Amino acid sequence: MGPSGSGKTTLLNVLAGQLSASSRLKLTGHLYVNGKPFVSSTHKVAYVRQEDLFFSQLTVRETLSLASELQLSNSLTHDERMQYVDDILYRLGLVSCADTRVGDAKVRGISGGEKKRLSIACELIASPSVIFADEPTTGLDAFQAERVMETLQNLAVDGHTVICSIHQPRGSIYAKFDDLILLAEGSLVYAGPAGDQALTYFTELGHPCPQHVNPAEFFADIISVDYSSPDNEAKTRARLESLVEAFNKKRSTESDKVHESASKSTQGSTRKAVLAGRKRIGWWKQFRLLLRRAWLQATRDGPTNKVRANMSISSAIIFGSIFWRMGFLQTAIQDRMGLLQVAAINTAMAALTKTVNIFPKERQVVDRERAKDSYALGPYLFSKLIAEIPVSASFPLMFGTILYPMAGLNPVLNRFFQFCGIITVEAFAASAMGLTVGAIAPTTEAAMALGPSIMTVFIVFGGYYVNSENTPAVFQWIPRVSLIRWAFQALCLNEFRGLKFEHQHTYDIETGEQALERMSFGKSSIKEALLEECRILLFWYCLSYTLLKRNTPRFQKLDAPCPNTSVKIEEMNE
Ligand SMILES: Nc1ncnc2c1ncn2[C@@H]1O[C@H](COP(=O)(O)OP(=O)(O)OP(=O)(O)O)[C@@H](O)[C@H]1O
Repeated sequence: MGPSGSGKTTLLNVLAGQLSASSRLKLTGHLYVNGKPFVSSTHKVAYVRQEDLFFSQLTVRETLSLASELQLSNSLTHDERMQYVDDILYRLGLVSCADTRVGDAKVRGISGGEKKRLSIACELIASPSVIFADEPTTGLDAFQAERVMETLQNLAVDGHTVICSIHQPRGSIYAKFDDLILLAEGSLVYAGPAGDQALTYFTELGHPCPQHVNPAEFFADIISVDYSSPDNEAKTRARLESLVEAFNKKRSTESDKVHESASKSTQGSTRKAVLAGRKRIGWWKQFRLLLRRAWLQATRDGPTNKVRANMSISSAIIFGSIFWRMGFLQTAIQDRMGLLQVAAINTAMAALTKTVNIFPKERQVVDRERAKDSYALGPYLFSKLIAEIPVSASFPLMFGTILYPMAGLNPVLNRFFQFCGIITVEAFAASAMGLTVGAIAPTTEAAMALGPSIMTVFIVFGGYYVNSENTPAVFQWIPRVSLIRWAFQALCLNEFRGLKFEHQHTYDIETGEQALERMSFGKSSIKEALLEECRILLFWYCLSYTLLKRNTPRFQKLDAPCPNTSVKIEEMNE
């Protein structure tokens, strides 16, 4: 327990081995469990983080079932696994919402407290001996907070060791703790039994807790620094320093005794170990499970799909009305090219914004799961690609089906199908680019700023505004990698080949081939342009894979300390 910024999360991260690795960081110390050195293969550790992150379209039961399939040993049968999931649902009081979707900001799902208990349930699947929970009550109302803490207390009674950080709990929650560590500005103020013994300790130091005051509030008051005035700051800081000093003195005299009693308290757990040697399941099974999840997530996301469908239909109607039934006059040549460019831009932008809007959030969940070694990156990306094909293809198809007849594009049926095929491949390429942006950008906001900026460059070199033959040598690589350019080129070839235009002057364009010649597209073919588009798609996918692989969450190693030091974190100057 301690005020905000006192180092609670950092301490939990260190103890749980979850401190993000950095070359500027050096972590030294010894980690003991019941007086014996911590061995990761013997002691299973779970970590419930502050933010609850899930796939929003899955129900509580589906979320837990998937976690159990990915994490439980292969020796369990399907029925045993489901029984185990039911057991956890029951223990965590999630039975009533088992078939409710988790939900998100767009669609209301389970409550905040239920989300927190689901986070705990997901961690409990692996049957950990130690459960760390970082501020599990933050953001919850009093009732929900009480229920979450009750759940954690039951787990402790069940034989799990629960270590949890908390800001300033109400009295009934404080009463649930057996032991207490008080932290202030990264220093220990107290570590020992909670309850009366903690109060007695502070009374002996001249800080008695007034009657009828919540001990947690009392502790928060005496260990906080008051910055309201220089005088108050000096006074409260001096008090804190004297408390830290007093505890250091007590600790140095008692450290041997504590160590001894910790060794004695090593008891057999009442909990049945469900995991008999955890081994990651095979590639195909991971793929199958993740494919199902990706499919459910993509198809059930009604609000997003509705918005995308509305956008596709309305933009097709708007462009179709602007370019209504283009004829075969000379002026219609420019109109056709303009429309094809607009169609290429619109398709790419719709696919890109959808991906960059969703992927950074999804990446956080995936990073956590990968940190637990639940699955490999390959099956995840591949399953995502396959599951999203039908949903993602339907929007460019909607767009094309409405726009094509409205605008009076090339009236050969085969050309219509090719038009839809080209914009669908382009949408996938833009989506793959969105994955790369989402893999680089730390937040959705950053991805939303970065993605369209890169796309703007590809639009400028998209074949319509700058003729590829007039492109300065230094920029000539850009049209070659622009997904807009290849889509536009393929669309133009599909549209203009075989068309005849009305002409009056000798300098007028008579055939579609002549129009293509002016765009410098005359010598190429649709096949070649589509092949280039597929290469770009593959490039963005491979780049996303490489970036995600490189950014695999890594945690700081705990090194042996120099003699006479406890756990210590040093931020090294560059
Ligand atoms: N022992 C320490 N000594 C010095 N600095 C520390 C120590 N522990 C943590 N810090 C630094 O203090 C800052 C706050 O730490 P942390 O986020 O762990 O606090 P917190 O108590 O969890 O805060 P909150 O309640 O707001 O989540 C971080 O920048 C962290 O690097």
